[in-house]
Amino acid sequence: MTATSTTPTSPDDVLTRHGLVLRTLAPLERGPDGADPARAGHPAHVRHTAAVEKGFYEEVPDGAAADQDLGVSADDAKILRGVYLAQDDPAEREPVGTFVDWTSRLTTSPGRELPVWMISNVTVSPGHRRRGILRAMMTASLGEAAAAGVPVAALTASESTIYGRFGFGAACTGRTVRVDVRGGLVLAADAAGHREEDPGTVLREDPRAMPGVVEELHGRVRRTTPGSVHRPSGHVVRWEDRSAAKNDGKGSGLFAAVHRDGDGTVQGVALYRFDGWEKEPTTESVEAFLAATDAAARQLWRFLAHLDLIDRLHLTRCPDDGRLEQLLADRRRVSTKAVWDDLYLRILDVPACLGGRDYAPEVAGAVVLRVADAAGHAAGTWRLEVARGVGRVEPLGDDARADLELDVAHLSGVWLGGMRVGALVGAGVVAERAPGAAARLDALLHPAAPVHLLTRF
Ligand SMILES: CC(=O)SCCNC(=O)CCNC(=O)[C@H](O)C(C)(C)COP(=O)(O)OP(=O)(O)OC[C@H]1O[C@@H](n2cnc3c(N)ncnc32)[C@H](O)[C@@H]1OP(=O)(O)O
Repeated sequence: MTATSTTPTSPDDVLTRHGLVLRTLAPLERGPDGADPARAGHPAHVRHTAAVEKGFYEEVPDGAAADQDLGVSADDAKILRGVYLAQDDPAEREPVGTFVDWTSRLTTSPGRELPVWMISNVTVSPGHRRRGILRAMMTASLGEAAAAGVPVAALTASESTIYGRFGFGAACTGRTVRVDVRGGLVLAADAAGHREEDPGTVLREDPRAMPGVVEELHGRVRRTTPGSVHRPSGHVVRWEDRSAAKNDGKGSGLFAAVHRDGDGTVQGVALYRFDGWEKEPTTESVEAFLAATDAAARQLWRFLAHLDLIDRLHLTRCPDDGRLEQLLADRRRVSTKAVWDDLYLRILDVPACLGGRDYAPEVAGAVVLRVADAAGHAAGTWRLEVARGVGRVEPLGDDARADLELDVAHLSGVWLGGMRVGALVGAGVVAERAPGAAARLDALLHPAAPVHLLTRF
């Protein structure tokens, strides 16, 4: 049986009242040869994964796909938590609640990062909903994160209305776009007659034949993209088209357009897949688009825009910053099909977060924030002072006059600069006590690069 530890619960704990207990499964490790942990040796983890998949109405992985799933968990050092009926053995029965967290790294400004507590795979089985199981799991997880000194937690949400009550705020949006490429697509730079100084090359390659290449490029792009996190291991499997759940791990028809600059360095990769001849208009779905330089991005677009027989590109994760429209001579070729609240952040340590990002060297000023936090982690009155690109935070007494009063969810949302304080004041959810304070804070928090989450998790 797999070793587990039980999180102590207070007598009036909601779980106890329902005959439930929160358990943390033992961490997974790869074998000495790097092999995936075998599912036969980890029945509790396998049952936990099955409960997660069922919670999202997905197929439960079996065979090599289940082993690969355990390997991905081991690589990320994921902590699997489950709420079980008190009498149940996790090796024998699925949990009624699942929750996974692990520590990663979040880019706060180009070239700067902080540890981040990642949260994913949150499910509660239909017969046990709305009795506080999510709240119990979240409270335990965030308490551990704070105790471990991790200053911020992150998640991507299935629904917008769930996580604000736990202090999470939407920090950026993402969007799905369609690009009409019929007859080819002209870039604005080409229409204006600008020539690329170093066009490099773009070649179609097999993602399975380039291990580590996309991961390395993602690492470079991620470090310059505020709001992005260190690659979750599941993405590496997909980027290299190695998913054991598809076609027995032999590849699923993913193509890579790889841009190399004049020195032969990979500066851009687009991963794309054909949607099939039965689909009209004929479409390529671009599953990942990574460019370390503007020139690489332009070259990849030139490549994608001239794929023979293709009328449409579908991008599932496109930055919501308007740059794609600027790139094209005809901006109406882009149509946005959906915009969603993407990365959710939850500040646990206000001084570490506000001091852990860069500020534009030309802005300076101070703002006093009164932060409400039902869980207590970020509550208080804080003075943020920004000078010469550095932010310093000082705690003040409760009687100090605040310029802005806001919940930690709203501070978490605007922290990296992907959302505007002014909009929250306009919405009536943040109180501006000193005229102009929201505009001042917005100016201080303005990001050096658009806030974007490259990889959902
Ligand atoms: C990070 C991620 O993994 S996102 C994925 C989330 N999971 C899913 O969407 C899968 C399907 N849904 C579920 O499994 C469950 O309904 C969950 C996990 C969303 C909620 O679990 P529950 O145990 O029912 O939540 P719990 O009873 O602890 O509710 C806590 C609070 O959240 C609220 N809440 C719970 N679910 C929702 C919801 N879907 N929408 C809005 N509010 C919600 C409750 O009303 C409660 O509010 P309150 O404490 O302020 O009164």
